[in-house]
Amino acid sequence: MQQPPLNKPHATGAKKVFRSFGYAFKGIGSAVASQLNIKVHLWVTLVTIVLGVTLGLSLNEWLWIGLCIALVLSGEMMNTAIELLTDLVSPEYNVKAGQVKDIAAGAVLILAIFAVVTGFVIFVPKILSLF
Ligand SMILES: Nc1ncnc2c1ncn2[C@@H]1O[C@H](COP(=O)(O)OP(=O)(O)OP(=O)(O)O)[C@@H](O)[C@H]1O
Repeated sequence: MQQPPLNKPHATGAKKVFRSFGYAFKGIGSAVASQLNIKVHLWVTLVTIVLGVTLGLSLNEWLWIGLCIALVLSGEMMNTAIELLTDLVSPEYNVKAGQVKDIAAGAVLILAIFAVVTGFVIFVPKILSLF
């Protein structure tokens, strides 16, 4: 089957930039639609934002929380992209394919631990001060 060209020859400047944004949003949509992990992260993000508004976080605290949300979501999407590419390149069992996936998953785990620790440092004292 004939595939559409990735780069139309006459697209220039702003048009090209808008098209690239379109592809990026399409990528976010397809990651959210296909990955349970990302849906879970989005629910955790929503709960965190509601909790942050309820507890009245400071600007600095919002910046830390925002950083954690961005790191974990984009890390999870990178991991998904690496998983898909690995499955494409090596659909059969291969020790290196497994290693690639494990390393990518490990990178997300590091980001998730950072986010959980940051969340604890910010939210736990505020919650305890309510009692
Ligand atoms: N092609 C492969 N060759 C060797 N080991 C693999 C391969 N694919 C996956 N693995 C091993 O299995 C683990 C889980 O793989 P993968 O993340 O693809 O499965 P999953 O957890 O079912 O994925 P999904 O996120 O789609 O549910 C990997 O981290 C890796 O250790």
